[in-house]
Amino acid sequence: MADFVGAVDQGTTSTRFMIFDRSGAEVARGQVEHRQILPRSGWVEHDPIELYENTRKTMEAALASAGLTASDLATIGITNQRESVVLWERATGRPLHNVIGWQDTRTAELVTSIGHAAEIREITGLPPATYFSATKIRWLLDQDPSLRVRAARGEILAGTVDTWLLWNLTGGDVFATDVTNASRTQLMSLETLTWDPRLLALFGIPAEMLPEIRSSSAHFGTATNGVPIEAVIGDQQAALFGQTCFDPGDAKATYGTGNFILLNTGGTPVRSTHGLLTTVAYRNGDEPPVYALEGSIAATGAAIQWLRDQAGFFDDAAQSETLAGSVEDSGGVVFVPAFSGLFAPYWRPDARGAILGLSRFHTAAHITRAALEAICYQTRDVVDAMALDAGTPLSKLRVDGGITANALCMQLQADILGVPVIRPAVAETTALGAAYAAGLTAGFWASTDELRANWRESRRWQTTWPADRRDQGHTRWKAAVERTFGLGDI
Ligand SMILES: Nc1ncnc2c1ncn2[C@@H]1O[C@H](COP(=O)(O)OP(=O)(O)O)[C@@H](O)[C@H]1O
Ligand SMILES: O=P(O)(O)OC[C@H](O)CO
Repeated sequence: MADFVGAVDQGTTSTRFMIFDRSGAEVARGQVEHRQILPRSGWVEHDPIELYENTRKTMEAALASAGLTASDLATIGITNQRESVVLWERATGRPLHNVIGWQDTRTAELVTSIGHAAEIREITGLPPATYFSATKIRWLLDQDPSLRVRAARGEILAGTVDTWLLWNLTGGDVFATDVTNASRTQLMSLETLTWDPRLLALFGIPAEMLPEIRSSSAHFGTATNGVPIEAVIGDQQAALFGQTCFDPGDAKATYGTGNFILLNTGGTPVRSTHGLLTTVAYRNGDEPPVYALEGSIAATGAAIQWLRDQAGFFDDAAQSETLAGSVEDSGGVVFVPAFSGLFAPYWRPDARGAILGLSRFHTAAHITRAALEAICYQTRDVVDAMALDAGTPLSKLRVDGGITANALCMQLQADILGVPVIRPAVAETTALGAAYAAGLTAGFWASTDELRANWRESRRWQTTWPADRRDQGHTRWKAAVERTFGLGDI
């Protein structure tokens, strides 16, 4: 068997291809950012062709940088930004529209008019929100009445980004998704793990346009370069897998464009009463599915990106650390980056971003520090909700993702949470999780126990703030959050 496993990680801001060895260590990577297409306030799109081309390019770049060829890969897994939707023609493979991204809020009115909140939540574990795929597909179908007719004939296909990449990587051979991605469409029943006819009728989406749902670790087909594709798993679930959170009670937080905190709840879907989502964590082959509670935060790194691209405070996200570190604190400034409304635990589509508490004294450094604090306070909101749902507080938090390179932010996180924050040796746990899931199918790794043995701690941040400072900061944060409600135009 070949010595390496590859993973496509198609994220919100960039696409990576990563190659790992048997110990789970990174051997090579290719990475490229793609365009954020922002045609109107609240709309977020990506070019599907660009995403596929970047997938191929980064795969070739990673293989070349390691002096390897496709035949050195035993298998590959695909992991992806979830919920975002593509429609394309079966006959030509031509996309009909840009990808509508998970952060896109254009369907706010549709969400309200469709209603049936309790039923949707009961079947899917998700509250009605613009975040999920169902209303995005509905919106696309509503643009042209002939599309629904063609979709019902199976001529127009709808998929999340995994399905789009799988279709293209296999030369149009495989039209499938996995349970984790399907669980974020708001069209799949959490219990039966199939498309739910009541929801399809409610959202007006023909079943004929949707892919087959498979386990996350499963045979998905063969890429045109000859490598088997043996896992498809949504990026946040992949990070849980890569962090080897295989036992109920294990949790991780991934820091990227948004933050996503997942808690493994074992074989039973646990219903949240504190604003969290119930979702499928993963399913290995024919084993029963494993479920998770999830706190999804729409904008964390997005605030750093906004300071970089829109406000022009710095040229590179990493410089946020030096700038924020040049002041002792935020000087009372609070930045609530509610660009797409607020997700967990608030679910307020009517919220919009605000920077509060400014005087002439404040500088770019204070605002940047407030942006880092916002990442940490939003995470605390979710961790608090999780403790209430699970009945026990977390004793530590395993972290990963782009922002964990920012040591100041991770120190603030330990201070604001009051528990240690621990980063593993491989911070790219999303790609690693997809590689692990594929490697299990291929028999490259024998069991989840073998994967667990690969996990290594690289750095730990301990709390330095006294509890009253932490709580006062959090109270001020929550007061600022309330001020952002109703600022959106819906
Ligand atoms: N050193 C850093 N400090 C603060 N934010 C960062 C840093 N590096 C990256 N980011 C932010 O993290 C996000 C990218 O992280 P990544 O894990 O690649 O995200 P995604 O998977 O969402 O594309 C961007 O929003 C960027 O602004
Ligand atoms: O691509 P990321 O890392 O920003 O993750 C996006 C999430 O999957 C959205 O639910």
